[in-house]
Amino acid sequence: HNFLDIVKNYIHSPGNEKKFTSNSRYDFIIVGAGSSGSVLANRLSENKKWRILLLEAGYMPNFLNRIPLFVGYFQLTGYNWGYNVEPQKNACLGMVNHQCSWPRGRGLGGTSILNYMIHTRGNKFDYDKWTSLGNVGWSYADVLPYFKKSERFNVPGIKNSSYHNENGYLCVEHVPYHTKLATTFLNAGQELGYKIVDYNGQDQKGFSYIQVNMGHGKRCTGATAYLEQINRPNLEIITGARVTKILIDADKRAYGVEYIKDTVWKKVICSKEVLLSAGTIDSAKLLMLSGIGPKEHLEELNIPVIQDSKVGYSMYEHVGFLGLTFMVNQSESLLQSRLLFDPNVFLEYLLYKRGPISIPGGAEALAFISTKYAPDERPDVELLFVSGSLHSDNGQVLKRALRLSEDLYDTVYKPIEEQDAWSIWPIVQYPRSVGRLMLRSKDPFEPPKMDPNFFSHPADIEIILEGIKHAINISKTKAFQAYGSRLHDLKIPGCKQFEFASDDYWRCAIKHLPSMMNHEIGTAKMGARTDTYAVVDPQLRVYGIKALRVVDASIMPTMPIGHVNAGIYMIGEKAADMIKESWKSEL
Ligand SMILES: Cc1cc2nc3c(=O)[nH]c(=O)nc-3n(C[C@H](O)[C@H](O)[C@H](O)COP(=O)(O)OP(=O)(O)OC[C@H]3O[C@@H](n4cnc5c(N)ncnc54)[C@H](O)[C@@H]3O)c2cc1C
Repeated sequence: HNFLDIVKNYIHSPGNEKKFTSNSRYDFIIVGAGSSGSVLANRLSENKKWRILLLEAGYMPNFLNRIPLFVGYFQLTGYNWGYNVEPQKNACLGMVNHQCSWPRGRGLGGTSILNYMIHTRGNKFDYDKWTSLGNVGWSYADVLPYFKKSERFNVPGIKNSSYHNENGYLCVEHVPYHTKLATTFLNAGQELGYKIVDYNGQDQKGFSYIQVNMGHGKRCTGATAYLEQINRPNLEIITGARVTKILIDADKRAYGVEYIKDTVWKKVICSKEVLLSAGTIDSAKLLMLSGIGPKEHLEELNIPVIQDSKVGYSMYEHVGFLGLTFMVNQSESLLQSRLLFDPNVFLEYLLYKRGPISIPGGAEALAFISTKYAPDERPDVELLFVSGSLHSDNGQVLKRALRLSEDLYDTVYKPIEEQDAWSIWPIVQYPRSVGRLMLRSKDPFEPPKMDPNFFSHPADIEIILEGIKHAINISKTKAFQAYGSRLHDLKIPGCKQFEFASDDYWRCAIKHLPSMMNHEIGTAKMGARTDTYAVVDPQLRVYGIKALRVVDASIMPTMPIGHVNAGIYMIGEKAADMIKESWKSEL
């Protein structure tokens, strides 16, 4: 044992008798200062009479976190919980041990400190569907005011639209710099007959530069937006505080939580509600550790069952394909070595917060399109445009963050290091494969078991395959041919038996190199009382338990189209209003 092991054992040893200290009273306790928890803490502390406690396991990230180009690096630090999915049968075959990583942010701001900042609200039919499933109050007309309330919108040309607002906390802007390749992507879209759209406005379908959570070239997180800008004596934030259990009394009422900070165990009590915002993985885990979950599963682990509930079921993720690389004959893509050795690039960012360093890890533009499989008018594929590829950092960050196997990287990507290329990630928008999250043991320090069952439904692969075909058509436009765009055709090891670019080759390639979008949702699904899989009601109250709500991505009953974070801020804003309404006699 080295010293760290000893410290770890001391903290984590389940045999250690817990000696609890301190015990102040709050009105509300919020667990997790991520995208949703930050909103809740801000909005609830607007009421000066309430005392709010926000507990966060991680710490405040340093200033480097705000530099968009470095987004990938933070996944390799302690600001990531470092989760991996269970070994997959049909996916992640090109990753070490067939396990894709599932990064989650640990720190003030939560996963919004690791994410690519892409701000998309989803399609209006997504929310109308939530209502039709029995979630009264969640139609598009109901949620639009909260999307607007959250944002400080500053995109020239779309600013005065009735879909946007300039006075919220969360910055929404365009990246202040675009490569010529990103502009070419938009031109290619128009050449193919698509419109350039504000995908957060009237029409989602079409092409656009990404709208991002960035203010003047710097990342905005849940914490920088909602916590840093306020200073209220009635809001207490404790970092480095890891919650291990929700305290629930004999009347099935949540009255506090148990947490550990600096090896000291604490219990803290509140008079009104416990609000879980620990994210799709950790909120579900905390519910189960506290006795709320599937009866047999909890009994197997000797956890006393307080409420039998389908926690951990209905877990969905957006998956796409990482391996579509197009080589170009001009020096226009983002190559890490070129950027790192160009002092002008640094100076431009330092002085003006502009230039290539303001691009979030190469993601620049996107398109929402419908393939022949789309069952309704919602787009069923997103094409995410990246002005680089998996080799553009010479294997230093992405390869490790994504757990790419040495064999795959060395065969397909090493030979093109230092060469210019762009890529498109085609992403299936309403995935059919459904996963499940379970506890591995009753030890709160052990990561849960996450099996997303990727591609267990064959439609997901077929839709991505259609997306690949659309992406290849884009590369053949006049706009992209001006750069001599050409598909990189080194075969993925494991797919060598198939003819390159045949449908079967792509099916095999998708299974080897899926892109995780890290949009996992649904483990504490919201639904009507008649929905046996629902964990929370449309007011986000946990069925069967009093004074406990879940307010984060885990309550989403179906996947919104695009990226999920804008929807999570919306959930935080809406939940805060619902909570204020519940306690309005006190306001
Ligand atoms: C690499 C990556 C890229 C992404 N890119 C995008 C993107 O471009 N656009 C987009 O819309 N979405 C993106 N996402 C997803 C999006 O950022 C997340 O879905 C969103 O931030 C989740 O918000 P949340 O409030 O549900 O949870 P989180 O933000 O994860 O917050 C949970 C918080 O709870 C804390 N916590 C957990 N357990 C405990 C405990 N036991 N005790 C105390 N605190 C605890 C965590 O440390 C964390 O701070 C990306 C995600 C990743 C990982």
